Amino acid sequence: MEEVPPDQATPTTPSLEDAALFFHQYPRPGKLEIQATKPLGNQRDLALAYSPGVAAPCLAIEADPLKAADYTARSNLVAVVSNGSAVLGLGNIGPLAAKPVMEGKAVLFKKFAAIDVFDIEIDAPNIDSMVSVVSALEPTFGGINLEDIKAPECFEVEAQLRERMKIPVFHDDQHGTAIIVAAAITNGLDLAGKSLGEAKIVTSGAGAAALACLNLLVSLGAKRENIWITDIEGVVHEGRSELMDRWKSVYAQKTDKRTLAEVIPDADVFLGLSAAGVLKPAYLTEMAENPLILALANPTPEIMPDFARKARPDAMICTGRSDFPNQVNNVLCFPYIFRGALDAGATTINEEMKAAAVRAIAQLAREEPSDVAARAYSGETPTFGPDYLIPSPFDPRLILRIAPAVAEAAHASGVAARPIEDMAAYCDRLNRFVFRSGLVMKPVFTAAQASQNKRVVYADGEDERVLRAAQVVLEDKLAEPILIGRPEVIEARLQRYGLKIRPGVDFELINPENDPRYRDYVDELTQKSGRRGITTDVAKMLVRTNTTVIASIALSRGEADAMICGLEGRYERHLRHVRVIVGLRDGARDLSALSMLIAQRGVTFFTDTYVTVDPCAEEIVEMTVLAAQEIERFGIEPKAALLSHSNFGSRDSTSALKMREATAMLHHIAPGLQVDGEMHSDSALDPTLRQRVYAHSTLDGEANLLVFPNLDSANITLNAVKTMTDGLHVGPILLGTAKPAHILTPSVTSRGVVNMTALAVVEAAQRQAGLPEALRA
Ligand SMILES: NC(=O)C1=CN([C@@H]2O[C@H](COP(=O)(O)OP(=O)(O)OC[C@H]3O[C@@H](n4cnc5c(N)ncnc54)[C@H](OP(=O)(O)O)[C@@H]3O)[C@@H](O)[C@H]2O)C=CC1
Ligand SMILES: CC(=O)C(=O)O
Ligand SMILES: [Mg+2]
Repeated sequence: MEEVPPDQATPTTPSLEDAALFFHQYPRPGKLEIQATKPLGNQRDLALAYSPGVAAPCLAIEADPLKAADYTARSNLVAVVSNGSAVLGLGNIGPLAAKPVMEGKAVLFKKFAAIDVFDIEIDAPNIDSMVSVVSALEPTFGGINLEDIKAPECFEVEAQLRERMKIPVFHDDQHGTAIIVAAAITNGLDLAGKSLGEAKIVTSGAGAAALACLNLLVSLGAKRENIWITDIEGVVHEGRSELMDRWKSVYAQKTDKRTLAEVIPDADVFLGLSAAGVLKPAYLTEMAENPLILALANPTPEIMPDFARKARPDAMICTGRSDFPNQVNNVLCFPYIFRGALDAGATTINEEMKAAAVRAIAQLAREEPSDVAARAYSGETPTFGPDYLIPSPFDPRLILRIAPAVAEAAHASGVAARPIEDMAAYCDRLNRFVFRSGLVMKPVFTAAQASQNKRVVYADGEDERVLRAAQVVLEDKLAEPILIGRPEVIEARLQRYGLKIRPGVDFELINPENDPRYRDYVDELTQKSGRRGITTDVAKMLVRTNTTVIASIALSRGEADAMICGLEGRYERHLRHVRVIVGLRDGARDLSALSMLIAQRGVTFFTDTYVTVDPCAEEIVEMTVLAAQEIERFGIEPKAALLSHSNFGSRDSTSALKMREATAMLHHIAPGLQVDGEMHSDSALDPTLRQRVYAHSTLDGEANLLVFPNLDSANITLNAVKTMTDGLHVGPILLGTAKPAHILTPSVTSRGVVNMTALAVVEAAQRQAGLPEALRA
């Protein structure tokens, strides 16, 4: 059962730890659940899904085990297995405490590659018990991802399981890490003009991850004599007997040097896969020119990037974390290598498949940004260089490059039980998944961070949700917040919620009761609202009391780049002020609202969900064009369906004719836009059904922009679908304003405020950079 958070104010201190505990606990404990993929709506469904019908697939599989891929979820099901003996850099914290990490890996598999996972934490402290438990799981799974098992036991466990099992067994900390490290080192050395064969590589750590990385690097050309490894006992050298094993001994050097400090001089690469803070800034000064520093211990690296940068400005620095550039983390690999392996029915993940993954990742970082990525990143797409040696984990192209390369390598090396016959169709399927994955906000956040301190004014500066959002906005460097509110109220609430941001230091404040710009604001308002019944007295009162008015004036005067309001009160009232003060975009007939809904099924946009009660055909055209342009900001190609109770001419009511007329106008004025109508909403979302009803539709695939004939249908559908699917609403995004101004709704959460801030910032940056406005309707 879901538990309701104690109140929306929790947690009371904003440390990352508290936020993480809150995140894991609410709205229900943990990070995943199991969903049925077949309806069990009636007696017949039950008879098919369970007894007696279920006997049919059982017998078919008994006769031909390969049929398990057709009749069960096995071929897309991976076990993430750990005994908790080396959990991140936290050490041997045991299987139960490891569960949050394994649940985390499970959701990454699902989110990034649509792979289902059971996380399996086992109380199996030795090699034999691990091998016997895991090997017994073969009937359930299409693959085994071993996780956070300490060295040297992990080597033996993996070797024995690979021997015994006919499905891929992959120790992520070894091979996932090795693949991504090899890609980063390939690119880093290339940028530094060095070769792998000559590079001196020094590690901190001689465990699962470090040794696997070195083995892969050697297979790619690194020389064993150039490799120096250190661990908790110091340098691994010939004759050492403490904490040695046969895997480590391979790299033992004949030397009298005993510490990391002694072996690091002249190193081209430092590879840290050990523990926090092991690499001291002083050690870096003696490294070779343009050194490559991979400080990959999690959650705290061997050296924090700012210290490393200070000690060696010429260094290329990577960590395992998402809050710094160059995130070298196995998350860039494991979802996609399994995707390719499962899709090809691979019986193992072999060296050829790993090498294919290394090449695909290294190559992707060097690729020209795609049109889609460039649009999504607001023209700020990162390009190959010291701060971009490898792609970001959110790069949608990772799955498109790695999975097919791995599947092809599986086929070429003879381990694919179900080789992919039509690679183009396979890539197409992966492509569709990418755009349904719900990761749509990520490029918007990246673009906002690259947008150079845009100022966002919040009308509801005293609201707890805005205060919490402001803290995140500042921490994530999304924007410079300006809060409207009384200083003493804001100070008191910041303290009460344990937020550490301070007015005047971290953000600007506009005090409605006492601001030096008061007179200017009153003048501005009377000017803007001339002949609309706002007298000077009313203007004075509004500038003292109505924070949406103040935010609109600040935006209109250029003191902010975007505004957010509407957390309290009626939408219509806020809209009136925004319409008058901020005004319409050049050539726009009116405003409209676009809502994005992120649900399990994917991302869908709805318009007009909040503004015009009964738009005419021209207004429908305008809102469709503006919405399509907004959707492109997410790197998504808009596909618009104009909805009606009429399906391609089946009725001739006034509203059906309106949508038909609007469709015809859109075909004329926006020939490049994928749009069709008028149609039922199921025809819009189900291309097969549409094809059956009307074979000549100009819309390909599933519509992602639903344009409604009136406000009732749009708003009612949005709220019903949101509630029925547990969807996340981003918006409403106000379209057609002269400057970015968004009116949220009282139900918005603080996360919603952050989302809308990022969107507003990107919109402001694109407008200021003169990127094309929407087509004029
Ligand atoms: N960024 C990424 O993608 C990944 C990062 N990692 C990180 O790498 C680290 C190691 O993981 P893994 O290889 O799986 O674990 P293991 O337990 O197998 O290996 C840990 C290694 O680090 C050494 N070590 C521990 N503390 C120190 C220290 N203070 N100084 C020097 N060496 C030390 C250990 O030495 P000894 O054996 O002598 O105790 C051992 O060689 C973890 O922090 C983990 O989070 C791991 C996988 C992927
Ligand atoms: C990333 C990972 O797998 C680890 O740190 O253990
Ligand atoms: Mg791990």
